[in-house]
Amino acid sequence: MAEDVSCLKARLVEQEKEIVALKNKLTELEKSSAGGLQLQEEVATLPPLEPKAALSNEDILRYSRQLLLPELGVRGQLSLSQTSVLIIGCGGLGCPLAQYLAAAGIGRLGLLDFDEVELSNLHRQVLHGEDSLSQAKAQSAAHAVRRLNSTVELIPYHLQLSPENALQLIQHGKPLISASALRMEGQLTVYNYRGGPCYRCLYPKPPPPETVTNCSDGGVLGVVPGIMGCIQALEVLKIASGQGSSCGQQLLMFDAQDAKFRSISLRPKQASCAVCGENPTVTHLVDYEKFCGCAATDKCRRLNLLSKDQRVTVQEYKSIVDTMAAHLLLDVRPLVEVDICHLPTSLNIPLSCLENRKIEHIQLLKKRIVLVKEQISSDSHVPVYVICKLGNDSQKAVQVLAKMSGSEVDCVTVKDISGGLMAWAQKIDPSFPKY
Ligand SMILES: Nc1ncnc2c1ncn2[C@@H]1O[C@H](COP(=O)(O)OP(=O)(O)OP(=O)(O)O)[C@@H](O)[C@H]1O
Ligand SMILES: [Zn+2]
Repeated sequence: MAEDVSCLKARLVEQEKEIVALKNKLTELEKSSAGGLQLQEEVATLPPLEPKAALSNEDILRYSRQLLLPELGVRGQLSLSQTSVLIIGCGGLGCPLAQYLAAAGIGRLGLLDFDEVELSNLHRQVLHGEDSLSQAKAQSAAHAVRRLNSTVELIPYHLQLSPENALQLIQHGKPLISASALRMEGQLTVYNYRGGPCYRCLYPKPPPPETVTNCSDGGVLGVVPGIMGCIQALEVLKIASGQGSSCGQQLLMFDAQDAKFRSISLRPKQASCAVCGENPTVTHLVDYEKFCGCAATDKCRRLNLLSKDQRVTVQEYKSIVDTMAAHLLLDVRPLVEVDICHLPTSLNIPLSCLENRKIEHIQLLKKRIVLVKEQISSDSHVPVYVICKLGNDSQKAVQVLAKMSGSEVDCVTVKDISGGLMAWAQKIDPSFPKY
């Protein structure tokens, strides 16, 4: 009897060891290939989705709460399983969108993103977690979505959507359920849908590149893209299940501050549209970056507005600080950003105040220049170095100050610090916060 007990105990210990080893192996496998989800580095040719004649018992149970909706029903559910959706960007919008489409039983989901998960993404890109930092976003998203619904076919693409691959990925004539979110506002429209306008009908010309803001410049409350991504999912599901969308010629606007939605009618499809009009002139994809004058992604958007002699590197500025050469450091970021971090000696005047020639700010600038001049007790000009987060706004500020020079403000030498505070944090002071 005693022997039996000790024998069983020994066997149990052995088997427990084996279980631990198997678990470790599984985790490793899941980590290396997201457990069989092959990350695509180029466009894959995919077979059409297999038609599904009926729902399985498991399908019926899984989707029962939505099957009960007369607007969806079995027919709608089968249509969802026949639909393939490409999600461009697994970010703040793409994460909730992918999550709800997979949960609802879309047949195939392409998840496309060229980027990797960063810590500053997690507050809004809710499919990714701390354990997926530095992983390809497409893979991390696919991994999370598969845990939710393993019956959805997932194709993660570690790619940037570009004129070279767009037509391979998306054939002509597909509806585009487009949304955006910035700060406390969101917008949504469905383009190219049931005779409605295409993107080019509404925006024949791109805006000037320097007027375009993104989340890393403007900030965003994570829940705002969350809400817009969910509405995108709603419109996709309505279109895919045959109910149809009413956003085809509508712009839905969400004001998170006032908790209000508004919808305005957009102009219809234009006969003169260069893409879908009567005499289209755009018959193949153009060089989008050239057309817009800026990159197709919002990563590392760098303006180049100044000549070389109007700019210094962070290393050059560091040696100015080290030699204690008299100068004025002007930080042109908005106050919220200065509150996050700033260099100790800087004077803060936001770019918008310089552009609008705000009198109290111009006075302040003048006063500080005089103060530095008094300290060096010389009549020579005080050089002004302008800094911002990434070195884009600071260039605009240099241009504004150059126009004021002499007449309004005594600043003859005004230079931009290339790459701004983020270059300072990266190359000069690693203890300076990045944001
Ligand atoms: N042309 C593109 N091809 C593929 N993915 C893209 C393209 N443009 C943008 N994306 C991806 O779309 C997502 C947009 O999401 P979101 O704006 O929330 O994040 P972000 O650009 O990483 O934000 P931040 O600007 O704060 O770093 C990002 O993951 C980005 O990598
Ligand atoms: Zn058009």
